[in-house]
Amino acid sequence: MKVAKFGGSSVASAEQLRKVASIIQDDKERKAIVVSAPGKRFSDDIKVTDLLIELGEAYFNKQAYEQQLQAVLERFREITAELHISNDVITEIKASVESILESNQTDAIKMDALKATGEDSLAKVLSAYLQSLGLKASYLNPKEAGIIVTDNPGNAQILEESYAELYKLREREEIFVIPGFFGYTNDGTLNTFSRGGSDITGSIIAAGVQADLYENFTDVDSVYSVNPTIVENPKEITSLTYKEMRELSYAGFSVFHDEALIPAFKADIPVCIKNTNNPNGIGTIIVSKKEPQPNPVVGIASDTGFVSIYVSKYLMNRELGFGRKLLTILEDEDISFEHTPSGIDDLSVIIRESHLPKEKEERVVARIKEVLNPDTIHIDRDLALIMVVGEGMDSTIGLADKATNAFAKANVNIEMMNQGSSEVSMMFGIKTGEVKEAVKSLYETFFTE
Ligand SMILES: Nc1ncnc2c1ncn2[C@@H]1O[C@H](COP(=O)(O)OP(=O)(O)O)[C@@H](O)[C@H]1O
Ligand SMILES: N[C@@H](CC(=O)OP(=O)(O)O)C(=O)O
Repeated sequence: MKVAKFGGSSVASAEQLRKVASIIQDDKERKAIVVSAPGKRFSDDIKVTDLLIELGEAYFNKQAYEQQLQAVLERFREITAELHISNDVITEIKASVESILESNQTDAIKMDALKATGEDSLAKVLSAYLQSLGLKASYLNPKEAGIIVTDNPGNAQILEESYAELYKLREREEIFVIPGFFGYTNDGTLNTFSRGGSDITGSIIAAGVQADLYENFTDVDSVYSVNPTIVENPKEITSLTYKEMRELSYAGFSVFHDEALIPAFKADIPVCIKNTNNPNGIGTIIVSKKEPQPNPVVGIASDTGFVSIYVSKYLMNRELGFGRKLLTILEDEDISFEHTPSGIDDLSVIIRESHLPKEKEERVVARIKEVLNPDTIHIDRDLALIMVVGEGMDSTIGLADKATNAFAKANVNIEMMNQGSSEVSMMFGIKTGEVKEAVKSLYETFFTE
């Protein structure tokens, strides 16, 4: 059995849904179908999920939300009309939105239920369309499928106990269409995964049913060695290991959610990234092992929105518990950290900017000063991370030299460098405004010279 997940761009319009149906019809092994909510049809379009979030925010701020609701309904109205299927879903969305807003749940739970309406409705629409084409297909709610998650609105995690229930889906004869992006807690409350989380649902289902393949259909022919919005026509990657893809998606390859690799990896299910608009292309395959390559670098990823807390103190290396105390302050403040590059007398903690908003900064700095009495402490905002990734990099001589030369060629100052903890990547911190130039120069160095 294959699991096929279709992303927002693949289900954005009736025209795209026709391609989806034809891909499903092309291979009878494609029985477990996971869908996102309708995404962007053109670059300035608004994703249905974003409309639903705007709707929720307007409601919570006691503002009118009619405009956002109508925009969501219009997207579905257009799709059902063009596919010549029933438009019952319009009435269902209206009723569901009203009942979510009037429920006596917390705002966070209401917001998750609103967000999930996009995926849920699209799954119903696609299954109705497949039926109209004469296929045996049905909608399957994640609760009925057995997706049980932790109680973390907007950031749920799958619970291991789900997998035994999901395995039973193998017995189903007909195609089932599951909405991606959300599951249910043990007490039956809907919680969504983080943004882009339909990829996670696909991976969970693939692991649960022990699929032969998890196909992730999107709007590009493959995973490219660098973000195609930064470098034109970059080199395609035909195969990647889970570890490489995990690092690349963590560092900005938004084509596949970084958390989505774990379930497939644990169950050893190969993942294939393919294009809905070119389904016969070979795509990119993600597996556990691959042959060593002469150029071990497979990709260069970049992401912005990081902050660094830099602390220095003479003889820090001798001060027992220094690192622990610093990280305890962050834990107390509910701040998770990404990396901690360090020297003899200094330590930086890299954090996502969203976890250390300006209003928390003063308090955190004051606490660090009080508890650790450092010689210096400063916060650098506007930090971007660049990862150069590839299995075998750790045993190849001269790669760091090549990389630093590429930064120098682009006239970009390296604020921070981290190599060693991960066997498959080198990480660099630079100023956000310099990302594009740096990535272009690294790409030229590693892929065109
Ligand atoms: N290295 C990369 N390779 C391919 N696509 C990438 C890469 N980095 C970023 N992307 C972007 O990811 C997009 C696909 O991801 P996403 O928008 O989440 O798709 P979907 O709508 O299928 O969920 C591509 O259109 C591309 O702009
Ligand atoms: N619709 C959700 C989940 C998702 O995975 O979407 P997409 O496939 O468009 O990345 C979001 O926008 O976050």
